[in-house]
Amino acid sequence: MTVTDNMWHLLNLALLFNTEGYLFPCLVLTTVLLIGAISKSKRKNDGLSHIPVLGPELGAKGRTNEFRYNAKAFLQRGYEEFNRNGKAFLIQTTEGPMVVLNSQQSSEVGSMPDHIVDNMRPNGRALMDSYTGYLDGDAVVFRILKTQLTTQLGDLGDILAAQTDRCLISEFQDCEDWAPVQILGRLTRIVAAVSTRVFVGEELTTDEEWLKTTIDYTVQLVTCATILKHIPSVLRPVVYRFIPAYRKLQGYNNAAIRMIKPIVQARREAMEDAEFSCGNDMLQWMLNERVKKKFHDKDYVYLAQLQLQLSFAATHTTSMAVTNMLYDLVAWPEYIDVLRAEVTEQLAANSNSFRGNFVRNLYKMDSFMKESQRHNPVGYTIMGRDTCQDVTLSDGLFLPKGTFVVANLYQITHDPDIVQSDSDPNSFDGLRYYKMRNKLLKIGAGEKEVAGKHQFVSVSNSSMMFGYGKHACPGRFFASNEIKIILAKLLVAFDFETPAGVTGRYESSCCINRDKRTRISTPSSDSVCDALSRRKGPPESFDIAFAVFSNSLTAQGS
Ligand code: HEM
Repeated sequence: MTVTDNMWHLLNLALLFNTEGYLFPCLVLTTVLLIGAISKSKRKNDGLSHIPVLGPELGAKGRTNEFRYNAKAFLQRGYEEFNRNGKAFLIQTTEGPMVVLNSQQSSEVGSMPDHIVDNMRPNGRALMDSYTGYLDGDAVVFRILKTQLTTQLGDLGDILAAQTDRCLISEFQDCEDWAPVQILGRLTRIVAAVSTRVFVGEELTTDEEWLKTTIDYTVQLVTCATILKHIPSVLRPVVYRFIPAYRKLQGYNNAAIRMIKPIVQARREAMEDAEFSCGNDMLQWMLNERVKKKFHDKDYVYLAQLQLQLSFAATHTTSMAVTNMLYDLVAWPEYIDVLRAEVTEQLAANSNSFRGNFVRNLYKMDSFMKESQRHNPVGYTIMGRDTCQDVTLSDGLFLPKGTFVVANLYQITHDPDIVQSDSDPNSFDGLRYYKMRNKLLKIGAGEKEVAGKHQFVSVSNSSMMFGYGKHACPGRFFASNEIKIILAKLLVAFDFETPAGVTGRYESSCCINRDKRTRISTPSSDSVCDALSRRKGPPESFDIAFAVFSNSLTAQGS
């Protein structure tokens, strides 16, 4: 928000207070706010005058608006003018200046240790953590995600598959014959329930209140943070409590604590038994850690908050990714049979089990997923970091302490010089990464060398959809397995196409928060995000038509 915007707010406030007869306090407050706004705006631009500003002819307000309402094109212009020539550029956002880096600079920053660049503050700031209470960055959770969860994914295959079956039966029971459905909401519920199985265990997978809590928590968190950003910073400590989304957040916090408490207590009692064999879910792994460190009292409060943190990171990111993959499948239906054949073949080779190497061997699906994600990332920019000290990059770019930097993700991942594949990166080639992988194998690279390259979960300076470096998404291995199992089940059990009269690919179900400081997107709240799965067909149309393909869903086993 600019100083002029602030003044306009304050003027309105003054008039409002005046009508109530509080002119003097209002004038004092106005003066304080103006001083705060002016000094804040000056301080925030310090030390960056050596970095070129994108769109100097637009004026400060014009530039902020261009970024707010036309971000993709504006970032593309910046890429062509500066990033492609090895330079960074500056964009003014509602929350201050942001330095946009090219691929080389981003990977260098992404590899720096935490005492030099901080990834928590940008997230916390974006989500207004001091008001919303958002808890970011629990090192134990990150470690468990990277170790226990990731190493057990092969064993969890059939458990996830059975949970997916149960969800598909309940979510698509109306799809006996071709039936139009709106897919995002249903996939979000499926992802929430399947993730719940792994995050908390069986108990809450069918609990409607838990599913609503974990799904809507993210929506209200982003709504609350977005509203707060439109309120002058000095007023925020007073008004945040009156924002309806804040009250809902408090309700969800309390509900999560209430629902987790009996489960934690029952597990604690069971753990007293010497015969107790540890369950395979995040809650149990967290409890084991807490016991090791002898934490007991009110553990459930902390564990409930961690569950909300997990669902924030995992639910909508994954459900929007699967939605985009289905949008791509119906837009390029030639891939439906290719992927279905691969699933059928691999299931037959794996005795119809989803365990072990089944998921790993779905190479064509993996490639399709990565291509879909490249075209529909969680944001046009990614990897927000604050510098904690003065930093000079290897190309000489000086970033003073306190600079907010991001990677120009969409442009980097669409630059032919960086992607280096045989087909144009601006086209959709579902087998792009499959072919790149095979090419490596053909020129004699070993399986081991190829394993980490061109896969959905691989991160590199040409592939930063999950971030890069130490803080690259630790849940991506789980997300990859979960998505593959959901897609495999959908392909085997259903057929899908765009409803009659709809042409072209739906607009992305990737919600880009307008000021780009939020890497997380929110479905089902048009007031928060403006780019959410807008359909190209008539308003009453549905986004995907579904039909039962074969009767292969069984809700057996767990
Ligand atoms: C398709 C789904 C997903 C996408 C696109 C996604 C994307 C991202 C991105 C872009 C980041 C920031 C990386 C960086 O700044 O370098 C991130 C961080 C994170 N993600 Fe994911 N994510 C997904 C699924 C998940 C899942 C399923 C989980 C948990 C099981 C998870 C847990 C996390 C956590 C804990 C972080 C913070 C890591 C840190 O600060 O060190 N994500 N994710």
